[in-house]
Amino acid sequence: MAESPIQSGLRGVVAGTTSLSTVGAGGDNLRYRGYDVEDLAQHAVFEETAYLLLYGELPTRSELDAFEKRLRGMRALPTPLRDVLERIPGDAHPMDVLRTGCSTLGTLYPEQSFAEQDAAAERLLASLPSMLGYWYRFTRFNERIDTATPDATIAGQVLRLLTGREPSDEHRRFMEASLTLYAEHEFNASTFTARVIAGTLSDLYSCVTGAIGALRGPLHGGANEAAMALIEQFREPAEAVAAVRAMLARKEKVMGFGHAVYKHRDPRNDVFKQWSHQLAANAADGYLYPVSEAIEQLMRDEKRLFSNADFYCASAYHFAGIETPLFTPLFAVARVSGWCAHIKEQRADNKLIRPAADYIGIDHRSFVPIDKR
Ligand SMILES: CC(=O)SCCNC(=O)CCNC(=O)[C@H](O)C(C)(C)COP(=O)(O)OP(=O)(O)OC[C@H]1O[C@@H](n2cnc3c(N)ncnc32)[C@H](O)[C@@H]1OP(=O)(O)O
Ligand SMILES: O=C([O-])CC(=O)C(=O)O
Repeated sequence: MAESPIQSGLRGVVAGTTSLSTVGAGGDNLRYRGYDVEDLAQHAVFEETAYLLLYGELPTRSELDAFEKRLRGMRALPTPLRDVLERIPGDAHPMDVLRTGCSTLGTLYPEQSFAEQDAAAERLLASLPSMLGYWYRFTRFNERIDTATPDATIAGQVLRLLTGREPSDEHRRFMEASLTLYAEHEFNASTFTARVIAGTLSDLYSCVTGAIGALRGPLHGGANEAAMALIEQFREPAEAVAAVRAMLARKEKVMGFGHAVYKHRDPRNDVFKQWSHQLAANAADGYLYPVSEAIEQLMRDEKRLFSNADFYCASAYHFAGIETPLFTPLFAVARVSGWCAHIKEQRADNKLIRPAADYIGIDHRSFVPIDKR
């Protein structure tokens, strides 16, 4: 039989150009507009990365101050959006809350023309943490909180909203790093979704609403929550090894391992792993760190698979006091910067994205009237 020319899942197919990031060039690195992600995660606040992605260059001090001020000015949510959030059931998944909140925001501040795209992108960047925090505190604690917190950056704001505490410097630095690491990743599934929607010349809120839906799945952003659900079942490394070995024997996937592009290592994971190790030291269930290491080692030995960004991010978020269902929403809080930058890039040189399919169904049939079937 002739070999099919189709690349399953479009793996390795070059579907367009981008100036935003390089994933896996040279084997295993990640750069945003030429900057190594490790440098950004160590030295910059998330807003610097978001600015770099949206506007092309790292901001000067005054540009960053003005950008942060604009974002802080949009932290308070409009009343109709708060009303919608209050009506979402408390057992909804927070990704569904963000999806609904994003869509609702698009009805309140519709993007009337592409000239408004930067304003819409900044509104979304500022609003996602507030929506998540408002709904979370309303449904869990019956509180109607003021989302316009005094924190200088989104990292501090979102930590305060999700933990209900003044964030420590260590947790704040970790959150800056995690948002930076999650900000952008070329043509991943959610970004590609955003670009497909952008390609129809739809509005920015529709693009981001679709992207949130794509990120939610456990083969993409949802893997960080799935990884935590696995890790937290064990107290001892040996227990974890036995259970994961049994999963592999049943041919189950272990979330947080493998990658569609990286072949040897996900550079973000090294940074997340260091943070997980550091934060475990002060956590009541710090034993989950050696449990994670044991799973990582087993996956390397048995499957030659490495942990991706979602694996050690899971335990690091957990040690920072974040509840598991908030992990993928935090990914969205970060990735909205990359999505919006890609939407702008797609619009700047747009062509409707419409690939072809190889039809494999029945060739031709004669119509049979309903009473003769
Ligand atoms: C930030 C992010 O979104 S990173 C990705 C997060 N997603 C996950 O962690 C989900 C788990 N991982 C996976 O499903 C995959 O590794 C993907 C989707 C990320 C990458 O896909 P690909 O590299 O194309 O691998 P694909 O899914 O085709 O699997 C290839 C083989 O490796 C196996 N494999 C891949 N990942 C895993 C895994 N995590 N656990 C067990 N086996 C795996 C597959 O079962 C398959 O085996 P087979 O050839 O015997 O059938
Ligand atoms: O690139 C991918 O396929 C998935 C990923 O790691 C990301 O979106 O961060």
